[in-house]
Amino acid sequence: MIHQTSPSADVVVVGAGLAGLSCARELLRDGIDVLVCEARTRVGGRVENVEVDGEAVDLGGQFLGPGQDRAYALAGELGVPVFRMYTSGTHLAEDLSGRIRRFRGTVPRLSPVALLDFAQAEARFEHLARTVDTEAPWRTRDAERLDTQTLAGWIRRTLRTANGRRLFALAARVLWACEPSELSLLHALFYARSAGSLRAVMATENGAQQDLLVGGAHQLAAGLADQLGERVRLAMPIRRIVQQDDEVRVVAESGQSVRAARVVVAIPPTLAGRIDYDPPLPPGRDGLTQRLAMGSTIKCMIVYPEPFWRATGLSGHALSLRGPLAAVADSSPPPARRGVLVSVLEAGVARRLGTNTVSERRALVLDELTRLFGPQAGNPSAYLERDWSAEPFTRGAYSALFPTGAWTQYGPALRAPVGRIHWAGSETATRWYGYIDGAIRSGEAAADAVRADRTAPLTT
Ligand SMILES: Cc1cc2nc3c(=O)[nH]c(=O)nc-3n(C[C@H](O)[C@H](O)[C@H](O)COP(=O)(O)OP(=O)(O)OC[C@H]3O[C@@H](n4cnc5c(N)ncnc54)[C@H](O)[C@@H]3O)c2cc1C
Repeated sequence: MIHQTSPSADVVVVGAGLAGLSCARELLRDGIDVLVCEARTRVGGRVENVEVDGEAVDLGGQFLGPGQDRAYALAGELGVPVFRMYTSGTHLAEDLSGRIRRFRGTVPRLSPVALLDFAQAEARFEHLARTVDTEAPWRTRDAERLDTQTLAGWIRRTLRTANGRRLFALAARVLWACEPSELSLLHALFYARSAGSLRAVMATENGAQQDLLVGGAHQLAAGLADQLGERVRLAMPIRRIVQQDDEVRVVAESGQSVRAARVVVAIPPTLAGRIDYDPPLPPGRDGLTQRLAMGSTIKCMIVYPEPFWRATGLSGHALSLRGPLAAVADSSPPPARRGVLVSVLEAGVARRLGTNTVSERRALVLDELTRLFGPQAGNPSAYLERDWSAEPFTRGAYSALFPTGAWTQYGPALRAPVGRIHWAGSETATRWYGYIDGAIRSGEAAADAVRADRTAPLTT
């Protein structure tokens, strides 16, 4: 049922994540009448803060690093200061047998042979990544060959030692929240190249995990939403998009519809694929959204009265081959009154281990932290988690994963407008794909594309 009174806007943006909000803000700055329809009762999508004793804890995206210029610029503009993640002291590495060793730097101490193996594979990966055309990965030299193999197959063929392989696979699990077998090698290379290099995405210092936002990353979304004011409509999931000769109609679950000259769909591809389009989307676009599943992340934030690990010279950072947590880091806000450890549990791993409830997962996480950091780790003042796979308006995290064949068969449909419909979202970014920065860039790029689209005047 369509409501009798259909409001109109020049442009409707679907999704009030950082991509949709950035896009809308750019359009508004140009005097374009814009309306943002957001499914949830909050803005921000994959950035979300909750408060614990008056302090923000990030349950979604939180880190920034060098090269993420649009994210830093937005933080600066909104007056949100950044601080460096605490990395002083030694890190911990747990091997398969549960033996824990200390190390410094990005890569734990393995046998010299395994370390050399890892370093050679990393150099080989970086070399291949430099060949990727980030604007059009399907046009990369050797794209077909790179896109027909999984990252797991490449690891198996490229690394010679069992520990080197395990470490590379661990890095992949941490970076993409999936098994290396789920990922096309071309996608892994593209992802790293879109950030500059694999080193840039893995590293803390000079890498994507270098900085945090004082008061939480959600402030970026809240600040943009403030600027847009009543142009952001919450609790308005869009279910149908109807393109007609002279306008597009965006229909919400409630039946309410909005008329516009253009629509920007700024949601993850798998969710974009759930919208009902009339006329249907071209097969290439539909095929793409059928393939791009999200990673599977349960983000865990463990809050302590103080960062007790620092007193014994530990940085709070740990890697574990034994798992189930692959990596842990210190996310304590300054000044260090409170200690916060951050980790992620792959949703598939949690299920395989039979931990289906928060209290079961809490016990699992605290058990591992106690092995790593000692008995104090078993008594947090708060345990918080967000299972992003269980969020109907995200369906997983951190970002969409391209399986083999998807880039070369369906890649051109990722950003190509379909009539009056444009696409945005971190997954459409050519720099920092899957990151906060990429989301902002994608929103700004979609605003440019809408402005440049001369197929019909913007005024409805
Ligand atoms: C646990 C986790 C950790 C992360 N860590 C980092 C990090 O440290 N650093 C970093 O840079 N990035 C990180 N990321 C990734 C980063 O948060 C995302 O890439 C970015 O926020 C995506 O923004 P977006 O606007 O593209 O999409 P989203 O944030 O997903 O926004 C899409 C919006 O659309 C809404 N929506 C969905 N369907 C509909 C519909 N049908 N109708 C209307 N609205 C709809 C959603 O509710 C949502 O608000 C992390 C993400 C997660 C989840």
